[in-house]
Amino acid sequence: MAERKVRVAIAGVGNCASALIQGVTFYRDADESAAVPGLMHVALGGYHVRDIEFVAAFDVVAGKVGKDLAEAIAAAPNNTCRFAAVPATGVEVRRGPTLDGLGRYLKNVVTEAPEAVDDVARSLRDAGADVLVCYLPVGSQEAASWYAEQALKAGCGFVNCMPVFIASRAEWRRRFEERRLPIVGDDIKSQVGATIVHRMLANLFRERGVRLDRTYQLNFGGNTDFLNMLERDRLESKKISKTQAVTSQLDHDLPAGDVHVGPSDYVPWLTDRKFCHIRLEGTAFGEVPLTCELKLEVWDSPNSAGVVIDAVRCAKLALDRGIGGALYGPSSYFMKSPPQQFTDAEARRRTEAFIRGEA
Ligand SMILES: O=P(O)(O)OC[C@H]1O[C@@H](O)[C@H](O)[C@@H](O)[C@@H]1O
Repeated sequence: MAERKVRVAIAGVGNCASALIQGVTFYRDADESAAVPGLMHVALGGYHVRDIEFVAAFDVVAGKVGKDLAEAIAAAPNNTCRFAAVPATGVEVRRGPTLDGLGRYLKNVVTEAPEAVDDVARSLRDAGADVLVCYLPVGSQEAASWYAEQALKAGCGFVNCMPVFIASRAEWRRRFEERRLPIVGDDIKSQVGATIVHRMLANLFRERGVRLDRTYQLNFGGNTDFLNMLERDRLESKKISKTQAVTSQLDHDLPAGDVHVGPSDYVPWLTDRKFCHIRLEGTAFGEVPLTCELKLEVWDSPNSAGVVIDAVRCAKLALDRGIGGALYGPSSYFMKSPPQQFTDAEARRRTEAFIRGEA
């Protein structure tokens, strides 16, 4: 049988890309017959983790552009943990256009690469990329849309890990559908991260008859995501995405003033760790009050890579099957702002059905 590979291109070689690329090395020999910590699927639709290959990468930062991808993932300001020694990939990071990709705070900590901007669509085609993963910083509305256009031009699928609404917009979905190219988006939902935990608890309240009256989710961390988000103007779509991910699980409206979900501060010494505080206040039996409060501590980027490793394989399965447009099941399971929201249990059921080829 011919070798089956998932040829992945990366836009934005930050911590999230680092964790994903390290993960493919780390899980290379993972045993398909066992439950492996950190993975939801060792093999997915016939693709093992080791079948993921990185074939192209784009960034704007000096120290990353022009370097082998294996070296670029360790360059500043990346600061996630190192859990695998990635051998040279033979893929040189190319210069993407900056557009609105660098906010005020990021500009203070990076220097833009002097190289000329690459013909990205052409590089994607030449590399034979199956899927382009969009890992741009929050607030890069123009740049994310530009990369989605390049995927369409080059004829590859698109996995949108950041909160710019592409898969969740009918017009974009139609364009990917017409080109018979899959899109999974928008805004990655981590493996056991702030969003899925908050959604699960909101669901639990609803299913058990406790009315959720007020809730918050406060997040802070020390990676460039949190640094970038100090610029409140870049946050609008992120806040919408994170809030809807939670309120979509309720069967009643919460007044805007009673729900607060968002990034809250930047604490440099946390590096790529993210701390999340969630509080839910509800009305229980006898109309007595009920309160739930929790703290979650994660390494942010590995937590999201554990989901992207499945999202790219689902996109590849769709390509194999000639399916274009948004993948509704996988998008709802893997992303905070999919075209259609379900409970996470239902999203998982739909994703597994998709993988089996039933949807
Ligand atoms: O933990 P959550 O709420 O699922 O969010 C996860 C992800 O959200 C994305 O928007 C961030 O850029 C990622 O760094 C992060 O891992």
